[in-house]
Amino acid sequence: MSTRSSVLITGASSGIGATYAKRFAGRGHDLVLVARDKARLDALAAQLRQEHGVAVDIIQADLTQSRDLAAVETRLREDTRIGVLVNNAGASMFGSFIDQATDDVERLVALNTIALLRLASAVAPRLAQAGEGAIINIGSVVGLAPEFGMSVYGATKAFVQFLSQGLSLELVPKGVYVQAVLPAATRTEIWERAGADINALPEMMEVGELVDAALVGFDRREVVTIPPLHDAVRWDALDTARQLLLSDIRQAHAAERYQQAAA
Ligand SMILES: NC(=O)C1=CN([C@@H]2O[C@H](COP(=O)(O)OP(=O)(O)OC[C@H]3O[C@@H](n4cnc5c(N)ncnc54)[C@H](OP(=O)(O)O)[C@@H]3O)[C@@H](O)[C@H]2O)C=CC1
Ligand SMILES: N[C@@H](C=O)C(=O)O
Repeated sequence: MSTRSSVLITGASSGIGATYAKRFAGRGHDLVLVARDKARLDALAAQLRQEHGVAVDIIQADLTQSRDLAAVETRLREDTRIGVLVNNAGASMFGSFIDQATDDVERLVALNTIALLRLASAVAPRLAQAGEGAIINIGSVVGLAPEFGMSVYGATKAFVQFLSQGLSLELVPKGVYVQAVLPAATRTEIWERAGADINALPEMMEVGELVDAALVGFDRREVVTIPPLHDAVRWDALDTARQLLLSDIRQAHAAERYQQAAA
């Protein structure tokens, strides 16, 4: 049994989540793995127990179903061994907004935002009380890019990024680290699950390279980690411009450009 804190990872049956599981097991952390596919979770758990000698527990859960989500929330609230939450489970959606079924977009929002939010809300008070711990939220560069034409998916990822930055400001003073990870296209099953032909897509990052880079940001306690961004100055400039815009908000009166000419 590891003496390090345990790590709970959602979406751990494949892709980025499964890779985080391998990496944290390699670091000696016990794990709690969450996803719908129990067979894949069981296989990964057995492999990691055997390879790394860590304890691995699984929770089969559909995070769009409130009863399943509540079970994971309860585990996060009550299991004091869990010191790290990796909010990774998510799905993508292509196509135009007017063609997307309302129930489908609601389900996407439920998974990518509500589930992530509720799990962070479940664990954050306990971590803050302990004065230590970490929450890793998996966003996407698509959350920066309405031009990409993935309006609902991108909106969910913009939510993840904003929430992470806000929680970082609130929780770092209480000893809790919050990281937003923003991958770009990464070779996982998300593409086929969303109906895309991965072989028809441009070159993308291998998932191990993505997670290893994200963990470099984690070890550095970086707030927003963007592995595919090769010039970090771009992010710094964007965040500085955002703060300059805010400093120019004078809310008492409408800006001159909106003043009606006197009749
Ligand atoms: N791959 C990429 O290009 C990028 C991915 N991301 C983000 O990375 C995260 C992981 O995705 P990725 O690894 O690529 O994709 P995968 O499809 O490989 O993994 C998604 C994981 O989420 C789980 N999951 C899906 N739906 C549910 C559900 N309803 N309840 C519980 N678990 C669910 C899946 O497990 P199961 O089916 O067993 O439930 C699986 O383990 C997502 O949040 C995605 O938005 C961000 C940017 C780029
Ligand atoms: N999941 C990918 C798009 O569907 C991404 O976030 O880049």
